[in-house]
Amino acid sequence: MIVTLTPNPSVDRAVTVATLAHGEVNRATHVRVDAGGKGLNVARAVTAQGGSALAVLPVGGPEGRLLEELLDEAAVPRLSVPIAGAARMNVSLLEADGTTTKINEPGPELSPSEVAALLDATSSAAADAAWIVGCGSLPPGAPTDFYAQLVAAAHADGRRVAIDGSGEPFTAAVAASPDLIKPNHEELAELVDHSLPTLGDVIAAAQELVSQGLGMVAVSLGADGAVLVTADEVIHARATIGAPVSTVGAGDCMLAGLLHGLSRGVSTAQALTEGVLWGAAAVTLPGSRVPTPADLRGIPVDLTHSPSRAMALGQR
Ligand SMILES: Nc1ncnc2c1ncn2[C@@H]1O[C@H](COP(=O)(O)OP(=O)(O)OP(=O)(O)O)[C@@H](O)[C@H]1O
Ligand SMILES: O=P(O)(O)OC[C@@]1(O)O[C@H](CO)[C@@H](O)[C@@H]1O
Repeated sequence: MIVTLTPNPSVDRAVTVATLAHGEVNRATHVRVDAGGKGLNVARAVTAQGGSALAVLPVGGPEGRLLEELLDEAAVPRLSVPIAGAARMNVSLLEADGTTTKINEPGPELSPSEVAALLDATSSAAADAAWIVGCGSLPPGAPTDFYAQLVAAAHADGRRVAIDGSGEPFTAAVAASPDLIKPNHEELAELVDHSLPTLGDVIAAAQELVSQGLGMVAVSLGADGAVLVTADEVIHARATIGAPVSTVGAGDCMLAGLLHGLSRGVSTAQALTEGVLWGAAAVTLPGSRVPTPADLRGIPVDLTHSPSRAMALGQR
């Protein structure tokens, strides 16, 4: 089982317009609402593929009740931690040419006791977990070392833990040596504090982090796929799809596929293939929709243990 902790979940409202006209009244052609926030997306993706996941989340206000309803509809098992504030609602504006504009709210203020209750709930939910994964931004009130605390607690219980975050909380979590991190290109550059124009630069940065005590670094690279670096392996995989529909949550689906594979004990190469496939399939779907097995069919994935380090990123 994969236990996900989403300290700042959101109701994701995806609104499609032909072309966004700034400062004007735009008429939507389609609207979609999903339970969102990175950890909830991981749990939804694992569930949609027939895997076992449990989502731990803070729940408060009308948006919190809607989140629970959406998770129930998606048949995602959950452990809700009641909070006084109301969950946030994040809006994605999707244009016909595939451009996505997101507006993310900061989220509700958590009290120290609500923060402690979230971490406790995760520990108690994780008794049978193959992986615990903490994902996404922290809401106001959560301390910067929130994910570092999650890593320490998971390791004290003998559990493997993955983190996907950004900014200072991610840097603090990385210093606590999780078993896996899943930065995207930009987040990795932020972690090592320099730009990474080529695949070789990304691999070197990931290797630097592994040498500091991280188990695995999986870097998602958008249309350039993903690279997985461990102490012994460097693997690059990428999938080819037609025109992107919505990139929202693709990184979460990539992480979900990777962890789903690793939790079943397949090779790292097979797990990365699964991650890249789930991520690419997510891009072909509207809003934050997660792929089902049928959505994965017919998407080719190329994998290599000898990636072309000179490859310039962001050119596809
Ligand atoms: N245009 C694309 N073509 C093929 N695969 C794609 C494309 N865009 C994304 N992917 C797949 O989705 C994965 C995640 O994409 P990306 O690196 O953009 O994640 P992210 O920035 O973490 O996204 P988010 O934060 O929105 O979840 C990639 O590793 C790749 O497998
Ligand atoms: O504000 P955060 O926590 O960084 O990101 C939240 C979010 O943008 O991430 C998911 C996509 O990865 C969405 O479901 C959600 O709206």
